[in-house]
Amino acid sequence: MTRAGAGGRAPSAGPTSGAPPAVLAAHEVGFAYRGGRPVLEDVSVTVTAGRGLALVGESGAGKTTLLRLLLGLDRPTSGRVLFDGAAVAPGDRAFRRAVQPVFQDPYSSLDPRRRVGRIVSEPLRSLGLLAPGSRAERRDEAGRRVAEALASVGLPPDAARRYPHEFSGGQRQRIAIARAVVSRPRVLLADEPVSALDVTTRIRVVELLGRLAESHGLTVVVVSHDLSVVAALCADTAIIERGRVVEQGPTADVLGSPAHPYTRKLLESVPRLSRAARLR
Ligand SMILES: Nc1ncnc2c1ncn2[C@@H]1O[C@H](COP(=O)(O)OP(=O)(O)OP(=O)(O)O)[C@@H](O)[C@H]1O
Repeated sequence: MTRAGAGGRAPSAGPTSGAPPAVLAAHEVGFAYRGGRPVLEDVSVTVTAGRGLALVGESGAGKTTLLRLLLGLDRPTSGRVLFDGAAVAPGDRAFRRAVQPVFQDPYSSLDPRRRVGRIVSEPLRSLGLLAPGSRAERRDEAGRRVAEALASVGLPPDAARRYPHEFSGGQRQRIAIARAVVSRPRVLLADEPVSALDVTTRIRVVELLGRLAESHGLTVVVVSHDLSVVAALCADTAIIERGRVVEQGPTADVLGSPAHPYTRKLLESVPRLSRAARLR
């Protein structure tokens, strides 16, 4: 993790005195898929509570892999992933509840054979979040929680009785977000959450994520090629080049006055640069 040519924009993964708490962090993480070359090397990023973190880089840079490590889906080959300052243990329920994913493609991420109510309530069941009681009581509680989650993403309660194919792409991504927030998580990890959507829908879903972050006290970690999405949702940005973080810091600084040649190259290749960089 370096900031080429200038000092002061390379926060460490560990908390420093007086700094806001790191809810999630990768600390000197390395990773290789089985039998493969290293995909991540010595990566340290910090997700600070209340600030969003964007992971930005070219295709194949390792962004999704890093997100998978932060989500606990894969374990680092070296280094550590820390949640509230402690190493993440496999199967840790508090962690799984607190850190929820939103995937890129709302067409493939929702089981087409299940009703929306079942899809959205799944984390409540798999994480054991329904209060003990009779079957009917648990079903009622799940129904209430699903309706609450659907309302929070702007969908009516009767959406619960319908199937994913009855919804548009933007509505499906709202369903995926409802599933992610039903467990009342602290962090959402979203991999290109709007790239499969048309431009107008994209803006609405980004606004929704921003509103949810504020109203639910959620911290959002986003992988996105779209720098207007990054600027809208994330106070911090980490730039990843071929498995290494080359620059990270406040989004306004990283996008507004990039210090590393790779960041500048990335920004030059993105037509939305001027708009994103103005969003300080
Ligand atoms: N399951 C896998 N098995 C082996 N190699 C993989 C696997 N998934 C990803 N890779 C490789 O790891 C590297 C990083 O991939 P990753 O998907 O993390 O990059 P990315 O920055 O998210 O790319 P994109 O923006 O295209 O999604 C690539 O070289 C990719 O081919």
